[in-house]
Amino acid sequence: MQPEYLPFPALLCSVLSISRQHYEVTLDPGRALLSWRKLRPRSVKGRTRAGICLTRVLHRARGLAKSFSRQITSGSVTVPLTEIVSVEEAEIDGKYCNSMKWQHMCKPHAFTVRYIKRMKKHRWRCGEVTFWCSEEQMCCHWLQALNDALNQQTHRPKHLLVYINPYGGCKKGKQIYEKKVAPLFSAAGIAADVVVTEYANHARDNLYDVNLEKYDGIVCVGGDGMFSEVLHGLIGRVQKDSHIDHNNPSACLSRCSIRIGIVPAGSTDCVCYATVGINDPVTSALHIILGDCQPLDVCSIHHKKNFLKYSVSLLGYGFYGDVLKGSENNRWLGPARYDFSGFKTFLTHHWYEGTVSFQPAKWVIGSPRDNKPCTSGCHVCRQSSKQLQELQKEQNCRFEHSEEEWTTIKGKFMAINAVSLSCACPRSPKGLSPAAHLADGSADLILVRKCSRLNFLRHLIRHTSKKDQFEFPFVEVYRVKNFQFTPKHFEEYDTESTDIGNVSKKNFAQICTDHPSCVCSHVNSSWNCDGETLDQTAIEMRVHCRLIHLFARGIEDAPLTDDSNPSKILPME
Ligand SMILES: CCCCCCCCCCCCC/C=C/[C@@H](O)[C@H](COP(=O)(O)O)NC(C)=O
Ligand SMILES: Nc1ncnc2c1ncn2[C@@H]1O[C@H](COP(=O)(O)OP(=O)(O)O)[C@@H](O)[C@H]1O
Ligand SMILES: [Ca+2]
Repeated sequence: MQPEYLPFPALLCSVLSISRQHYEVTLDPGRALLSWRKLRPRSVKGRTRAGICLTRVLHRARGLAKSFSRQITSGSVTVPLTEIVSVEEAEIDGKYCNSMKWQHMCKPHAFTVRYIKRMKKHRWRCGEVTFWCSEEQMCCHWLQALNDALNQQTHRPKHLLVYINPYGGCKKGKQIYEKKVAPLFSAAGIAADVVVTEYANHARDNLYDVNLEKYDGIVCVGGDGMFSEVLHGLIGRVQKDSHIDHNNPSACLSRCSIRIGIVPAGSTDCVCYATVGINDPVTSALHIILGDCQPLDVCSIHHKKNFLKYSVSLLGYGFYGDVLKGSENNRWLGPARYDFSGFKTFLTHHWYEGTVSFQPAKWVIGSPRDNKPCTSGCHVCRQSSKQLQELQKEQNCRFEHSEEEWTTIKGKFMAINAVSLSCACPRSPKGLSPAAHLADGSADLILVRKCSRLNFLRHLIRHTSKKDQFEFPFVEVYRVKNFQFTPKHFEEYDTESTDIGNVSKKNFAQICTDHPSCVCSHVNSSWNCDGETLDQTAIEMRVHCRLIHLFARGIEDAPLTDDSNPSKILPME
């Protein structure tokens, strides 16, 4: 008997077996759903042909639903076609055949569907179900129909370029990729060209030479530093190809259409955590396979007319700059180097003087303290970026630098942090700015003024709790499109020279000789830019709305998890 195809939207419906139980299995391309519902054994008994243990019933959808409506028991599962990971002919394993008494069949016909199962805390796992058909033709029909449905999802990657940092985090990048990610890619029919990096900036440099047209995406296995490397390679390459000078702080940068996937294997993994909701390699691999797409704001950092770096996570001066500096000699501690250095930095309790100037992001519809975090398909991001686009059209992509719009704050700061996403990570599950948005074209500028050690601790502790970390008189937060920072000694000794860095170093040395009591290392801090120290302290930063795209979808709203919802658990699992 042939499965019956209805005219568009064609619906395929059969009774197939899962672990010797009969199921009504429906593929509804119109609604893009695959579902299976358990049938009572006695109801299908009469239809079972001796020796085959299978019944094939083909009905029009309505008719079938009607005739089986009383036979349907619990254990119904519906999977959107967009969440099917792979479909393949099942491999029949000997043990299974024996135990299931299939041995008398010459060739059982079965296919396996892998699909997304949502677990707690945004973790995804791969569910697997094998459907047994009575004959080859039916199996082929199902395989064909499911593969056709998957092939229609043209946003899924087919060919990826993978960079692995073997030394990131706990040095398990290679192992994580080989054991957890590669098998999923290969099941999903994704071809991957793998480069295990041999030195820092290997991936970045390689991206300038590689033929990007061959690939549907780039994957980096490592931490925020490794992601930053890939980001620099890709953005740099695209600007080079489009003849855009990245040294011009006002340049309108070309967007990168090729997506980047992050398989977390680093120390902080905050870009992954803040865009996926968890730092879990399997979850990331599944988002890549499904071809998710999340636009992301990127900040460019300049010192006068010199490009320094891009940043997507934390650009931090003072506390986080010092934490990074202090951690550099303790790399051998792995991820714990930040905790150790954080503790030491907290005890030293330094503050730094300087001037911060910024322009607010007028187009955004959110604010840093509105308690509305960025979620999957975020309305705030969509609306804000639309308004920015309209504004830019009016201004022909020029940035307003009109003096009256700048707010200037001079002071003594414990920390100056600029984040264009929440910076949520395992150490701080809500992040440095819990309501920052991934793709609204703005960054949150957090100023922590000089305060007592106890107060600073109170502020820090709030990063780990649900309480508002900005609710202190010494903390200010602004949603900005750009900012500039000049440390105090720079202001005093700055000249009109173009080579500011050299002049300042010379002058700085002068100050220290003149004032032997001065502890130079405490006069200025340094900038932590996504885990790398910047050479300059006087910088300007600007946000580029949606400059890159990730294989992610943002953080899903209170997900209905498969492990918290028993009705969705497969009976055979
Ligand atoms: C006393 C209690 C203190 C708890 C404070 C917890 C706050 C932790 C917030 C960390 C936010 C980190 C933002 C991410 C920065 C990464 O770009 C950078 C580099 O990460 P990587 O080493 O490449 O994974 N990591 C750090 C720690 O600077
Ligand atoms: N093969 C390599 N040898 C040394 N350093 C590397 C190598 N590959 C990448 N790196 C650098 O290591 C740094 C840290 O990597 P990352 O993966 O972010 O780990 P972590 O999160 O532990 O800092 C990055 O700045 C990256 O440029
Ligand atoms: Ca943002």
